[in-house]
Amino acid sequence: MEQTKHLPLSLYGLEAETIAEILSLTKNFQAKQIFNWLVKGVYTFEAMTDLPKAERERLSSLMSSACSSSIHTSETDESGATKMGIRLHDGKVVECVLLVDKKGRHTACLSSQVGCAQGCTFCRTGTMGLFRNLSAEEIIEQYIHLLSASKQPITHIVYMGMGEPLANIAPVTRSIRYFHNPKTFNISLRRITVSTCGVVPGILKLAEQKLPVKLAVSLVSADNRLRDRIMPVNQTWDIMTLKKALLHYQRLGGKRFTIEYCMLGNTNTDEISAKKLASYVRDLDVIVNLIPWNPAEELPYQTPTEEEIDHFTLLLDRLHVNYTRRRSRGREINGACGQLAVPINKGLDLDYESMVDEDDE
Ligand SMILES: C[S@@+](CC[C@H](N)C(=O)[O-])C[C@H]1O[C@@H](n2cnc3c(N)ncnc32)[C@H](O)[C@@H]1O
Ligand code: SF4
Repeated sequence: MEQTKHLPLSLYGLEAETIAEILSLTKNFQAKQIFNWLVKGVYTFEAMTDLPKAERERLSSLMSSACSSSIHTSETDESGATKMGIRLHDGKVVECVLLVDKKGRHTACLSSQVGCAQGCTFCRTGTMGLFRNLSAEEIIEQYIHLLSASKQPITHIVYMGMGEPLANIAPVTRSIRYFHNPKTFNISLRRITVSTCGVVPGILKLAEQKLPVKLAVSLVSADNRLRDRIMPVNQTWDIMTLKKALLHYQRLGGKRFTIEYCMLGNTNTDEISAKKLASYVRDLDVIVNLIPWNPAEELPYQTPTEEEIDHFTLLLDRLHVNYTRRRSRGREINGACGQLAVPINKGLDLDYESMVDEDDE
């Protein structure tokens, strides 16, 4: 085998010039050819048929694949939602989901960490604890694997998989810049959503980066005492500290964002909760996204009944709250929101859902 420079685990996330240098390519246009294959989802050198055979063989002997991960499991349900378990180079598995809706939007829901340190008590991923952060390459590769299964181009990206994206902000923003790059996927920043449980320094950092992606903030309760109990992040950055950061974010970027409100049966759907929510969002330019809790049998919550949801939305109507009600997709393949936890990592079950708002373009 040829003696080489230090090779990375993945070529994803790299510019053609860097690829040329890493692979000691003598012809610069070959780096461009490799780059073009990579963004088409082709990552074995043998399949890069416009490279000379001898070069393909040389490259295969250097790196078995340009991709550090592989598809471990893949399931598709009747709605066309595909959930994949992606095996990382160290054997850990993360999940990502491709969701297809009636408007033809193909949304990739990506993970940013293996597990999550935030410990929200209603979220299955939160029960896993944090195993590790994902690199930008590992985030991009989830998209590539989903693209390989998709018959259509992917139009939207949401960072709503496993983990807290703003607790792993550098790789997350690197991956966003890659997806947005006109030479790769040219995905508009308005079609990329970063969801956070309320990591305030991350929100402020994102605001500074002038990367006008959509922000989704998982509030779940506008009551400090309840939020302290169900979302430990609130003990560090309470709802008023969070609100100040959101106002700052809004002042700098001027973008409307969403407040995610996971509806927990008999917990945050009463009149007082509605009033607190209404008062919290009054001076924010925001849409509240209502998500009925997706069940995870080991967690001590229940999905609200249809009557409970209707009653809560009626209260919000009366209080003039701007909201949408999200429909869960992907439940049949355990692909709904907050139900992700990978058995291979810790003996748990998986799950997911659609994350694109009904009113999104
Ligand atoms: C899994 S989190 C990942 C992104 C980020 N960590 C966050 O909390 O926003 C994505 C969304 O799922 C919601 N969620 C978590 N567990 C849920 C469940 N069991 N049912 C419905 N939504 C859930 C969260 O409130 C959040 O809005
Ligand atoms: S809701 Fe988000 S922040 Fe909370 S535990 Fe789940 S993944 Fe982590």
